[in-house]
Amino acid sequence: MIEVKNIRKSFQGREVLKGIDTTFMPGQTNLIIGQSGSGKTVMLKSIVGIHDVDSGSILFNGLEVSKMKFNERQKLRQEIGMVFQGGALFDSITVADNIRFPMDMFTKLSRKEKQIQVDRCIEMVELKDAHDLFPSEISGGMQKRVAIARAISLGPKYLFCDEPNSGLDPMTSIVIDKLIQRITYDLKITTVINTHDMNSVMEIGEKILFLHQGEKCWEGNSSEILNVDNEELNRFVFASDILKKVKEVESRG
Ligand SMILES: Nc1ncnc2c1ncn2[C@@H]1O[C@H](COP(=O)(O)OP(=O)(O)OP(=O)(O)O)[C@@H](O)[C@H]1O
Repeated sequence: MIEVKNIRKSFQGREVLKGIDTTFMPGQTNLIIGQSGSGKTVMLKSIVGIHDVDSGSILFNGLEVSKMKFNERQKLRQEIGMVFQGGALFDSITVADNIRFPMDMFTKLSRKEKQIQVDRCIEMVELKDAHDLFPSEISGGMQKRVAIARAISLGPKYLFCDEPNSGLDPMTSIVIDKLIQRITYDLKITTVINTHDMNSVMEIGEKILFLHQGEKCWEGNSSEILNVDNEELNRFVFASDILKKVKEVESRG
């Protein structure tokens, strides 16, 4: 579980996170949504410790990050898996080497043990016959699978994904969303995903936090989101005509 309590963050005197409170539970897909510039990435980076917040607190399984000792922070860092926007794979090494990389960096596992874990991760993301290929030799969807496999290679308790569907077609996006959801269930991890993709919201939005101009404007889930009396949320959700039609059909019964 991750608890976020009243976090604030400014850059050059401009506040971009304005006192956000929320809780992300394990074993479910938690989404942070909002328009471009609403503060999603800053929030994600603040939670994982890439940005220091100005005030407020962040707790991982009840332990406040700012009060952790050096070794506790190091341990937490290894419990966090990240899927970056665009994948951020190393182009000059193979798929298997990309997935092994965090183990080479952070563990003393033997070559054989690493190999077993690489195979396990490749199986979890259903990437067959790609071990020895280079990122440039596989599709965008497969590259995302590699990025996910690498993010779970250390057996994380927490998984953060920043726009995991960027650059993918709608069908592949849904496959990747479902894959992240299945991994979340199977590994019982706390997963937080930044997105502005309404398909993802409707498919896997078990907990949704809607940010607007750095503030928490609404939170709920995908079965509630089409019927909320909130002007900013509605503007975001119904930017796509298709969801307006879904709502019309629903309200006709
Ligand atoms: N390092 C930084 N220095 C200064 N301002 C920043 C920095 N990082 C983010 N910001 C500002 O904070 C605000 C929120 O940015 P953020 O990247 O969190 O938005 P976002 O909701 O993730 O947008 P997008 O969907 O386009 O990725 C923006 O106005 C951005 O310019």
